[in-house]
Amino acid sequence: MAIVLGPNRYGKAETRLVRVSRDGDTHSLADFNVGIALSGDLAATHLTGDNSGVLPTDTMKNTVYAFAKKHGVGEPEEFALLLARHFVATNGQIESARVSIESFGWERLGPHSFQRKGDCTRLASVVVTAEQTQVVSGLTGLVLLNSTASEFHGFPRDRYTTLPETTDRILATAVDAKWRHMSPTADFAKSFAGVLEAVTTAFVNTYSYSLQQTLFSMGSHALHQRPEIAEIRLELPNKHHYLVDLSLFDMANDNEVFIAGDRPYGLIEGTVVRDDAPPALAEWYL
Ligand SMILES: O=c1[nH]c(=O)c2[nH]c(=O)[nH]c2[nH]1
Repeated sequence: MAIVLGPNRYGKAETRLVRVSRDGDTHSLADFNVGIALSGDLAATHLTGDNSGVLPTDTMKNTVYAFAKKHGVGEPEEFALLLARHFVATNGQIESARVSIESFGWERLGPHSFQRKGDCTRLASVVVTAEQTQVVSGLTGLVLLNSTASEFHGFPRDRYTTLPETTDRILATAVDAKWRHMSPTADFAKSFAGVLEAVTTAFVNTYSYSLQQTLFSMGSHALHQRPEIAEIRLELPNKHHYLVDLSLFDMANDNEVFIAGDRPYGLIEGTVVRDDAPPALAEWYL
């Protein structure tokens, strides 16, 4: 009996690319999840560990970022073709390259502000006791991004601090918000639409020095706009976008090519409250 190597392939899965393109002050965004799988004569590495024909998957990832800078990013099909043709043309042992791209849609909110396509989820939660009624409304999954107008610096440094100070970064978050109403009677449809609008507008219009500052701005704008709201709690993950170091390939990266980070992420949480708000029931704090 002989044991032989069956079909195989290898590559880099889930390279998260965000490419910002600028036309003056107006930015546009491509947000891709790129999967690469190469196949061909790869017997040697499987049978003996001879890697002479194994283009590192790390190189595949770097190629995605370098090509995004060099060629720009248009339709996902075109970018996929560019990459797949490159891997086949430059690696003699590779017979087939599969490049698959998920492209996430963003709607424009302003010259450099965007909202991930798709509705957020509306939440409602009420508590009734013999004496009191508390109505809490909320939303989850509202993904917002500013491709500039965000800085982060002036923070303390200790021996473990490596984060560079920045005066221009991407600020992105997935808003989780809950707010309690002053009274159990309100036009809840209008109120929800109003809070959603206020939170979004404040994110877009705040020139941000920290996500904490943006949080307070979103909460206070909601309370200013909506007198029926007593208090709002916001949970804002800081969806980090890391600038790719393209200097290794003799390319500048002027805030154009980013790795969309997944985990870990900063989590900024806070409540903003009116000073004349009625006391909350215990459930609000759970
Ligand atoms: O807006 C920010 N707030 C932070 O607290 C923080 N911490 C960090 O590493 N980056 C950021 N960004």
